[in-house]
Amino acid sequence: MADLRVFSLKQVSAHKSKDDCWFVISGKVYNVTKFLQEHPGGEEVLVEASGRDATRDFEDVGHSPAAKGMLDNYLVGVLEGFKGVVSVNKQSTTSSTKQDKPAFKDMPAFVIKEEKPSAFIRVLEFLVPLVIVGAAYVFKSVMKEPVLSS
Ligand code: HEM
Repeated sequence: MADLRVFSLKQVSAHKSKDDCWFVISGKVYNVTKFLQEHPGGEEVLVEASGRDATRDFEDVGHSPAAKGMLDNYLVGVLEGFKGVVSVNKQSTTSSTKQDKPAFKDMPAFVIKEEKPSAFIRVLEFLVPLVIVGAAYVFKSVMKEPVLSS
C-alpha cells in the first residue's frame, strides 16, 4: 500500500507556472497543468491561483458539482497538517507524465486520520436512550395513578 504524499505550502509554491501548475483546495494538493487548456474559466485564472491555497478562489466562483467532481482527477497529495479523509475516485487519468500519476492512483480511498468518538460521547450514546425510556416509563406510571379528589 503506497503512502499518501504530503506537501508543504513551500513545496506547492514551487509549481506556479503554465508548465507546472499546482494549487491547494481545502487542504488537498492538485496538479492542474494538464487541465489548463481545458478549464472552462480559462487558463490564466488557474495560473494566477497556482502555487498557493486557492480554496477561496475556487469557492468564490461557485463551481458546479460537476466541476467539484473533476477535482480528484488532479489530486497529487495533501498539505501537511491536513486532518481529513481523502477518497480518491478518479474517473479518468488524462495524463501520462509521472507527476500526474501519484503513487496512490489505484487506491480507492485513504484514511489519513480517523476521528474516533470520545469516551464521553460513547457514554452519552448509551445513556441518552436509557434516560428517554426511563422518562417515558415514569411518565406512563404517573399518568396511570388515579387523581385523588379531596
Ligand atoms: C482543479 C480545479 C478546477 C476545476 C476542476 C475547475 C472546473 C471548472 C468547470 C467545470 C467550470 C465550468 C463551470 C462549472 O461547471 O462550474 C469552471 C469555470 C470557472 N472556473 Fe474553474 N475549475 C478549477 C479551478 C478553478 C480555480 C482555482 C479558479 C479561480 C482562480 C477557477 C475559476 C473559474 C472561473 C472564473 C470559471 C468561469 C465561471 C463562469 O463563467 O461562470 N477555477 N471551472
